[in-house]
Amino acid sequence: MSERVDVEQHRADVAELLATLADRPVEQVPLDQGVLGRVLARDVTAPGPLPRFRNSQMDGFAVRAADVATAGPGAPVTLPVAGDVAAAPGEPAPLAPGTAVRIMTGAPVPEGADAVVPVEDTDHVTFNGAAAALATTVDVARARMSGEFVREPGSDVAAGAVVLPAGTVLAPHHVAAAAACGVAHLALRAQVSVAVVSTGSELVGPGGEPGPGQIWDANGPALAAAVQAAGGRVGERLTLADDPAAVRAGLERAAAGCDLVLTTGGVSQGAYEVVKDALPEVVFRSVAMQPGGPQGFGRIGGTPVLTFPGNPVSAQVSFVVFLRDVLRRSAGLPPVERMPAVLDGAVRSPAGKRQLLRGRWVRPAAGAAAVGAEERVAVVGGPGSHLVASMAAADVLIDVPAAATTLEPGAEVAVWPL
Ligand SMILES: Nc1nc2c(c(=O)[nH]1)N[C@H]1C(S)=C(S)[C@@H](COP(=O)(O)OP(=O)(O)OC[C@H]3O[C@@H](n4cnc5c(N)ncnc54)[C@H](O)[C@@H]3O)O[C@H]1N2
Ligand code: MOO
Repeated sequence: MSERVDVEQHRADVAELLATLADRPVEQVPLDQGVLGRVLARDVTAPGPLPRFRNSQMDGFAVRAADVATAGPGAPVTLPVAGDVAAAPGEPAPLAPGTAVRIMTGAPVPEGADAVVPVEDTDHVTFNGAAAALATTVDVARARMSGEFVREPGSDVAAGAVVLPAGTVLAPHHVAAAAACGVAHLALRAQVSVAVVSTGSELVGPGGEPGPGQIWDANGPALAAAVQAAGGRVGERLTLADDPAAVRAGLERAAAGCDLVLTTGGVSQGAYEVVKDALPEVVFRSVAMQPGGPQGFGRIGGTPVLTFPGNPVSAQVSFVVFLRDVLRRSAGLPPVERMPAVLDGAVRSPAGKRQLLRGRWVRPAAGAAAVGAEERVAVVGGPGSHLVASMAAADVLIDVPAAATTLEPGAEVAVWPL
């Protein structure tokens, strides 16, 4: 039997194989085309000031503050209403001294006006239902300082200033700022395009009807989701039957069109290990971990390929351990740090293999003193690599060292957040 390779060694080998994926070209992506979660490659600067022009913060009357300086409850100042400005295209006429202009929120403040009196502080009380009827006068019952309820140009961001710095992981509020500044495209790191290939004659795609001996493909959808969650893009999704020639052809095609090929299944000790058979140029090895022992890495043509085992838990654990951080780094995202935790129960483990058990955080009961409390984890489900539904209940992978055969409750372990 060939010797097992240490997990960290295989991690390093995979990272080296995929080192060329770290430097991503920059692409211009329209704001509304899937930018969320992606990382800005360059600063976004404001092409002009924001707000673009002086505008009203309230529905009310634009005035000269000096004209209403004496206004107060029981002592209103009456002004003639000289016009009406809506938040609509156009430029209002300047405000003559001693007059007011009806104005809506967001409408340009006329030159000469330096304050807006909210409608509630006048005898009009509200403009609701008064679209067509423009009153001839307004009684202002409250004085306003110069500048009150007037939004100055550039008071949010000045022309040329940085709105979003390079490295920003885009969320909806970042999109809002870019859009408000009139930025239509963002310079983003191009995503790594991954071909996700499931192998196995037993597999039926989502929505299909499995016949006797068949199962639904869990790995294809799961790894496609994992690639996206790590900032990559699914360039191709294939499900290939156990026919080495067809698998070879499918993988060559996938390799020609993608930055990375990821396969599942067909890599252990069976009679129909189609990935092994189809890829003589790939190194297949047994990594000292469970799940995720059988692994392969290499290139098809110039394109890197990783071959994960078929068991669905093994495939997902392989992704977390070997590929997630590599893809995140390519996307400009920080790695997901492993963290310390304390075991809530005892764990038994076979010697010589690092176990990555599925675990769940044990939160302190409501009301219990949480200050200084350790983060405790409990094992979820069994160690079997087929227990995909149990894995769905997990928050973390509990990393049990290869040398450990028993860990007692309270033992410190490292966990990989899922
Ligand atoms: N004699 C030995 N048998 C096995 C060994 C071994 O060392 N000696 N290793 C075991 C381990 S560990 C694993 S992991 C699996 C890996 O097998 P393969 O990568 O060759 O995968 P398959 O045989 O194709 O499938 C294994 C298992 O997973 C199911 N599967 C496959 N693909 C999918 C998919 N896309 N969605 C859902 N389920 C899938 C498949 O039906 C099998 O049940 O080998 C062990 N055997
Ligand atoms: O090591 Mo296999 O990947 O458990 O089930």
